Amino acid sequence: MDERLLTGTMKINEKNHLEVGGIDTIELVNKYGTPSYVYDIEAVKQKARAFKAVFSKRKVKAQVAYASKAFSCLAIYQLMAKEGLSLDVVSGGELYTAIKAEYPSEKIHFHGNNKSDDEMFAGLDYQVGCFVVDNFYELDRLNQFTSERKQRMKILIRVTPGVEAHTHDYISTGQNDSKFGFDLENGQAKQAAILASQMPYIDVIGLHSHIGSQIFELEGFNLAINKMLTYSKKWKEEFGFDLSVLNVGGGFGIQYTVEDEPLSIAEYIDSIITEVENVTDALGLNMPEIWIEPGRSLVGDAGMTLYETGSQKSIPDVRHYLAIDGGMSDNIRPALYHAKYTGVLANRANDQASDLYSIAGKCCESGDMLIWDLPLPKPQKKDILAVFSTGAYGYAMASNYNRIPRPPVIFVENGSDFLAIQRETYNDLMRLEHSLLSNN
Ligand SMILES: Cc1ncc(COP(=O)(O)O)c(C=O)c1O
Ligand SMILES: N[C@H](CCC[C@H](N)C(=O)O)C(=O)O
Repeated sequence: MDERLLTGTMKINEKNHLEVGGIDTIELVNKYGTPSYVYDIEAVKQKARAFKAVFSKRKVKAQVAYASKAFSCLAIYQLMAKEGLSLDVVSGGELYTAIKAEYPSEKIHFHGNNKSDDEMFAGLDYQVGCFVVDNFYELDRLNQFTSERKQRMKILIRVTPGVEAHTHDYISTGQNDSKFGFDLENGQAKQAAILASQMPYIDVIGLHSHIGSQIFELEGFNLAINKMLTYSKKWKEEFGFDLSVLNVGGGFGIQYTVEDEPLSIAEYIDSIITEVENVTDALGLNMPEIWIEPGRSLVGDAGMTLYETGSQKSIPDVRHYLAIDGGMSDNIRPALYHAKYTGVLANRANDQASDLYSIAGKCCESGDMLIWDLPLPKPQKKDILAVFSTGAYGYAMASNYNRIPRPPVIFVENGSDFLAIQRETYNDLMRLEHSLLSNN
């Protein structure tokens, strides 16, 4: 197999099996079954530390917040808390999970473009570190609720900086025509900043932008930084706006296939720091704290999915289909974004490929194809296919389409495995249902 796909602690062992976290993936399959998500915890920790290390080396005050929409559960929150990261939550559910995980409340940043009253109350009750305010409706209610409670709350104003990241349309958020945030160019962001500065219990600490996801270029971040700092300078002169925090969001790209060539964590962050330093210098502004929100780049390539292979269909002169025991229910990304993945037979990792196989999911949907034209050795009965880089937006976006229970999530590290989330059962699927038959 292509060695470039062996990231983190992955290796091929003497049995020709794929190993991760010091454990043979075939042993994991024997213990937990398939499909299963497996996370290389050492790799996650190294990434968390790599982000923090750049800021400390450059002596820049910072917060690295895990964008937990990428993969949210108690254990990953507890791991991130232990690594000293902050946490970005976007819903009552993510906040509730964070509370149950005993995440330090002041490190939680509460996002969301349509927070309900109850969600806002939960954020206020738990005294989260800040609200990232997205729109006037939220700002107005936050003013009302904080005033009624006489409770102070810090906010960042989320702006759309008018920057289009070179990524899939559905994962591009910083352009002007976006459902997120206040527009900088048409004056709405300024209006929000003025209004918020007059609210008695609201402390505006800075600006936030997130330009998109799976970004490989630095240009978009630089443009967003420039815009936000330039407007901050104008607002400072016009109405005394004080920018202590500049949050540039997440979006740092990762390797899904060998065609992806992301920058290193250090390259992304070094460039962001340099741009903020240069522009603040040029504008005569104080250096703000820099906050970032990586999701995918913390957990994406640290995760893989193990499937068992099943039926095959060969159409002469067209293609071979090889089906696995999961699909779009555990990984919607190929169907939703045409996302590309790659994989290897974990039980015969270094066997020579003999042909191309297109990996079909088991859902009742023609679009349920995980990988097109994957070079593989001739599949045998019940081979194990490992699909790489499924750690972000895999479990998080999983569904029960076709009543397929969600797979378990297993953390592996230093030869030990830990069941972070157990496999759903058919009964779990019916837990919230009521039967029409009285004796049922
Ligand atoms: C506001 C915000 N911050 C951070 C992220 C994380 O993005 P990524 O996982 O690409 O780092 C997202 C997108 O998911 C987002 O919308
Ligand atoms: N919230 C992110 C996109 C998440 C994309 C994610 N769902 C994926 O699977 O790539 C954004 O607005 O940039």
